[in-house]
Amino acid sequence: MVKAIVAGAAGRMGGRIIHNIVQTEGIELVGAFEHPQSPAVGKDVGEVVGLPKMGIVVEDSLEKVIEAGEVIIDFTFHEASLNHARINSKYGKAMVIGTTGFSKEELEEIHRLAQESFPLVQAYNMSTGINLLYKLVELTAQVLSEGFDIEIVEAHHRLKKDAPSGTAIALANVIAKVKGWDDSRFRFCRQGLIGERPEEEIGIQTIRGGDIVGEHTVFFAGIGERIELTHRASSRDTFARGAVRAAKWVVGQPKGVYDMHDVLGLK
Ligand SMILES: NC(=O)C1=CN([C@@H]2O[C@H](COP(=O)(O)OP(=O)(O)OC[C@H]3O[C@@H](n4cnc5c(N)ncnc54)[C@H](OP(=O)(O)O)[C@@H]3O)[C@@H](O)[C@H]2O)C=CC1
Ligand SMILES: O=C(O)C1=N[C@H](C(=O)O)C[C@H](O)C1
Repeated sequence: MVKAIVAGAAGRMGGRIIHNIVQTEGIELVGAFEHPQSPAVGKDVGEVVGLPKMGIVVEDSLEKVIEAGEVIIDFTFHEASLNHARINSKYGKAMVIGTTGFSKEELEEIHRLAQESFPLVQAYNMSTGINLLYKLVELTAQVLSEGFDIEIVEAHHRLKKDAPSGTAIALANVIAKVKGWDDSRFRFCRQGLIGERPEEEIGIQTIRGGDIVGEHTVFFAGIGERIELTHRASSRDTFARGAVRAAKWVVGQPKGVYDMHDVLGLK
């Protein structure tokens, strides 16, 4: 039985991940925590996430729960996840990080810590559908190698803190790799007298509103035709299922950085 700790237990994803752990064989919740100012601290985690009492209190730091667990599942905030990875580098527990919004430097530090000290699954989107979309986008970029302008549009709920989504950046990275480009080709918004569109750029546009769970479309726009590849998540449970699957998979792996393609056997 894999022993899991959930960071950000009172959050939108934390709650769905705990529900999913309860419903999944071979994994159990042994600890949950929030930041010290959270009103969830000190409460039974079951009550916090809308389940019967579980006899596990939401603690106010990773240090208070880390000894009991084998894997930490972290969907919190960029600075928090980096701090949790730093703490965990002294313990060597497995980690699953779904948080987005990292700077390049933050992500590099997390990956370095994992390579030195613990196995990590880090992915900006843990749904099966998006991980298949990465493959479809890669293939489409290879086939439509000339004469097609590539634009990514993402839409999320009004409470999302970072933009563009981590998934949109990951999609852009897939395309850039096929093209041999770097992220200087990413064009995040357009306004004013911008002139004609250069061929060698990837547009990335953001929509925020209401309760949209998460939608991504990649446009390949040519002359006389266009392809649109779209993924729509209608429930956070799709991400939570992926995170729990990753947690069960990563325990016992050698230290290092893995992604959902490793977990799903898509490599
Ligand atoms: N990889 C994937 O598949 C997915 C990734 N995400 C990403 O996951 C992250 C969380 O999303 P979501 O659940 O919607 O956001 P929420 O804000 O609902 O949840 C984050 C939780 O973490 C808490 N938190 C903040 N700092 C700390 C800390 N230092 N220690 C412990 N807990 C902390 C927050 O508390 P408080 O609210 O009080 O600040 C909150 O309860 C985002 O970066 C999002 O983009 C989301 C969905 C899928
Ligand atoms: O914040 C969210 O909600 C989501 N964030 C992820 C991202 O930034 O890519 C994944 C998902 O689309 C939901």
